[in-house]
This record gives sequence, structure tokens and C-alpha cells, in this order.
Amino acid sequence: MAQRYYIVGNWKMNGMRTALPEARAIDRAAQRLPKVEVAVAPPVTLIAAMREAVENIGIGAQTCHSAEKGAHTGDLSAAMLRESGVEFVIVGHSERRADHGETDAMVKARAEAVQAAGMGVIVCVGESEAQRDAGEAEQVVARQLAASLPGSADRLSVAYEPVWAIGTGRVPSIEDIAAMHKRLRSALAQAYGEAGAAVRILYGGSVNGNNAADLLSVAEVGGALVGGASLTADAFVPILAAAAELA
Ligand SMILES: O=C(CO)COP(=O)(O)O
Repeated sequence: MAQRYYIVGNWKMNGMRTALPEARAIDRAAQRLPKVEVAVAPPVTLIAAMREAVENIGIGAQTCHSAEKGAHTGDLSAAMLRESGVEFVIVGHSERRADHGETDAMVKARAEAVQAAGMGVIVCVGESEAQRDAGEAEQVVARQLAASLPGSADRLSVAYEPVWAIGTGRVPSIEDIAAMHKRLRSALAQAYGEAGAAVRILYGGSVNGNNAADLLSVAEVGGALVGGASLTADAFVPILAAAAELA
């Protein structure tokens, strides 16, 4: 494939300073696997320490506010996150959409704020189990994507994460992932023209060392967004190794 696989660990609300040795071990593995682009999005509290601890992996944040500053207690702006040491931000994760009521319009505004601050952005989309069972997954996700995408494809990645596959050990069939990623690729072409071809589409949801090679082999899968299996080097490195093997 033309682009390097992009493998991103989303630590969610996990990790105290005692987790830094895991980040260091992931960093050492990434150094040995230059064909793979590796990143971790730790909780905000670990960003500064992780910046000191690693050299070979990207560091990201898991959400941000769309405003530059102001009366938004508890929120962080894209510029603040950038200053704290991250180079990308995940927006629109289904847990943010569910726990904090983030709408497509909010996700779009956040993605644009991240780009305006000069960082990469990963926009997440995905269907619920009921939507999948109703045969509506592709339409729902394409609609969600169209409404969540920023105006520009600059430093943009998209993560397809079926809600029912997150943390459950269940993954869609290879055929279903292929069909969805194909659909997302054409939605990106519609939104951005030729620039849409450079946008990486990651798969997320119960990715682990055993299934990574199969999932990453699917056409239009340009990487993975990994939750549980990114928290330790023992679980994450086999995923990076699988990506390196395919590169
Ligand atoms: O939500 C995810 C990554 O953002 C996926 O989580 P799991 O890998 O734990 O299923």
C-alpha cells in the first residue's frame, strides 16, 4: 500500500503515571517498526509526561472544544492541547457522542478547530447494533460522516468504529468492513474530490493481535484505532507487528 498503516491507541479514561513504562515499551517497538505510523491518545493528565517519555510515536488527545477560549468549564481548546504537546485529536468518538451528547455539527466544529490549530484530526463514525440489524448501517454511517466532516481534508483521518464492536470482542465480517470502507471512501471523494483519496480510513472495535492482520488486509483499511489492546505493550505491539508485516 502507498501510505504507512496508521495504528492509534486510544487509552480512553485509563492510565496513571504507572502506565508510562508501557508507553516507553510501545515507543521502543515503534522505533523497530518504521514502516508503521504509531500513535497513542492518553488521558490529558499524561500528555506532558508521555511527551518526555517517547520519541517515535505520535501523541494525541481524545476530544477538544470547538471554541478558542471562554466560559466552558472543564473543556480544553485545540490550541491548549497543542501547547500541551499533542499533534492530533480524536473527535466524535461514540463514547463522547453517547456520554456527552456530541452531535455531528459539534464534531464538525471540533474537527475544524483542531485543523485550525495545525493538528491532525481523527473523525469517528459508526452504527449501533440496532442500525446494523435493520440493514441501515451504511446509510447511517455515510450520513453521519457527511455531517461530521470538516470543510477541508487537511491532516484528516476517519475512524469507522461500529458501536457494538467496541470493547465487546465482536467484529463485523470482513465483507461488511470492506463494504463500509468502500462506501466511506466514496463519501470522502464526494466531499473533497481528489483530496479525499489521501484521507486514511481506520477501523476500530475489538482489534487485537490475533485479528489485526485480517482486518488491516481489507481494501481501504489504512490503519486501526485500538482501545483495550493499546493499554499494554504486550497487547499493542503484536498489532503494530502485524501492520509492519503487511506494509
Ligand atoms: O473505541 C475504540 C477505540 O477508539 C475501540 O475500543 P476496543 O479496541 O477496546 O474495542
